[in-house]
Amino acid sequence: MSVREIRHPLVQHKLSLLRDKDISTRSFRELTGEIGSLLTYEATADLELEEYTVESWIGPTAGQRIKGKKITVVPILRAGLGMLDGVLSMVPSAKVSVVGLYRDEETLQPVTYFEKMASDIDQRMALIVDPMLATGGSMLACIDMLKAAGCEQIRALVLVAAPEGIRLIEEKHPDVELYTAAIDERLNDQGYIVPGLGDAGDKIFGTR
Ligand SMILES: O=P(O)(O)OC[C@H]1O[C@H](OP(=O)(O)OP(=O)(O)O)[C@H](O)[C@@H]1O
Ligand SMILES: O=c1cc[nH]c(=O)[nH]1
Ligand SMILES: [Mg+2]
Repeated sequence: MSVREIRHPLVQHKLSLLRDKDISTRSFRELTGEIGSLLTYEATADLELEEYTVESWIGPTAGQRIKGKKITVVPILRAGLGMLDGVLSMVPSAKVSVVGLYRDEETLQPVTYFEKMASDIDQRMALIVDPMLATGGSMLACIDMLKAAGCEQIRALVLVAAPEGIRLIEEKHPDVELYTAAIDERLNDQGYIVPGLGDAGDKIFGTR
């Protein structure tokens, strides 16, 4: 599996701000969206272009546009919604396929509660967005759902990934490409990433 840790200074600066224990809901939300934009910039760097002619103010001129496969952004509810606007700011025409999953606090197993995919998902590249890849159970369930719906090209964008989660996705879906702002040390006994961000969903929505 291709794993890219984006070491860009803007990403690392914003991620460090996110780790501050005293961060406000507002700042956490804003930074989550901004890093979502920057990860999207990286994850779309190899999209194929085609030439076409633009009727410009001075007459026909050579232009380029993205060719072929289009994108569907796949936020994993809830926390993935925190990245959605930032991702869409880079790919404003993308369709959105929504997957609802939560992690059972006792078993750490993912529980699915919603699924609504773009109707032409078999012709689109999926960009899954979720701030946290911890055990990997939620990401694995989402990838399984996308593949069952016919999606063939999948990239996952996360803010923080744990080695445990990367290993799981690598083992089950080696074709999936992962873009992350950080690969952290490990999971703690409750399945939280260390150092991580704490509970990303609660921080984005201001719940606890
Ligand atoms: O890799 P995993 O061990 O599956 O954990 C990661 C999942 O946990 C968090 O969601 P959570 O279950 O807290 O739901 P929420 O977004 O509604 O808060 C996070 O946003 C991921 O979806
Ligand atoms: O560290 C973690 C793990 C799962 N979900 C979170 O929000 N944070
Ligand atoms: Mg949560």
